[in-house]
Amino acid sequence: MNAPASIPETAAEPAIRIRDLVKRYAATGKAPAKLALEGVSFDVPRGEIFGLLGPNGAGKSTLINTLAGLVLKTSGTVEIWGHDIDADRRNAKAAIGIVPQEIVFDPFFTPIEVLDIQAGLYGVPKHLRRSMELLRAVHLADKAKAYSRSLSGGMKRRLLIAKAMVHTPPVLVLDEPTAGVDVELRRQLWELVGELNAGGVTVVLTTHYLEEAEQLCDRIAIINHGRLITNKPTRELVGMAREKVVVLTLDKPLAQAPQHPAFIKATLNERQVEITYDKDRSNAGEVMALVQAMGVQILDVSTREADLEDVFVSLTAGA
Ligand SMILES: Nc1ncnc2c1ncn2[C@@H]1O[C@H](COP(=O)(O)OP(=O)(O)OP(=O)(O)O)[C@@H](O)[C@H]1O
Repeated sequence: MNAPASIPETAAEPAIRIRDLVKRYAATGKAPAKLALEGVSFDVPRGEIFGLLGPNGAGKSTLINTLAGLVLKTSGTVEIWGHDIDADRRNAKAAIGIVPQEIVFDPFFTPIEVLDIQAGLYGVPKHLRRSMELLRAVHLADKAKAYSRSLSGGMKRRLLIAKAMVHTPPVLVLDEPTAGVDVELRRQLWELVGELNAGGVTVVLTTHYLEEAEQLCDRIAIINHGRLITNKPTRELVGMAREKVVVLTLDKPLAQAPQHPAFIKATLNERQVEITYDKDRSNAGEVMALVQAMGVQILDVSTREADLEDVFVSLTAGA
């Protein structure tokens, strides 16, 4: 499946640009008002697979639904493929395909009909429709004329992806594509996402699973309580997740920095020593014992980057 020919191969402009995005849901009945997005800014680079991670209620769906035009933002700006969603809604909408979390089809239509109808809704002229090509791309060509209700859960999810692509958008957004999906099917969906991306489509997906984001995504942003906590290339983020920093205050300065194969960095500053270590290979107890063995007393201990780790813990706990 190829992106439209008009898309330049290397464009500095991001696929999606979000600035100071705020969403406040108004109070309804007994539910109080809720600030779901508190000023989020980031770019999704063109051509990448971008993962948006966050625990339940973090604001992921609010963000995706804002892109989809289903949620009206309170303030901030959003551009999709260079088109502002307020000033240039038509082009912004044409540039994005959204795969929703829930599976919704009329069970009496066949996959080919589902795609033809969707193409009609998007005003794709008949001679430009690619329904069969799309079914082949999602490995459903042999089910073109089966009733949608007879498809397995995995097939239905693949059909949803094809449905989101009928107007050949350069950006595809998947809202938790693998929630509640078994391991084998998850793998199939990952492969399909990889194939679409290799064909030139920029992919944004939300997930609770750190592992999924690690496997698939070039870049990961983490959102929690409506705020962006981090946004980094996957390799960098995974590296950071392995690092832990411990700061020890001692009764007297050390003559030399402590050494251990698991230490990434150790810096001395008068009576303080700051040690960055690989938490898969060491732990705070071992670090402290090693320092004490150098003939000093530890008066105080603190650790850094616990916030990021907390987020990781809460994410991986859900997985
Ligand atoms: N229509 C609404 N009215 C009021 N509050 C809402 C509405 N939709 C979402 N919220 C609240 O906004 C916050 C963010 O919700 P959102 O659905 O965006 O989170 P999420 O990260 O997508 O979570 P999940 O992974 O469970 O889908 C939550 O506290 C939620 O209760």
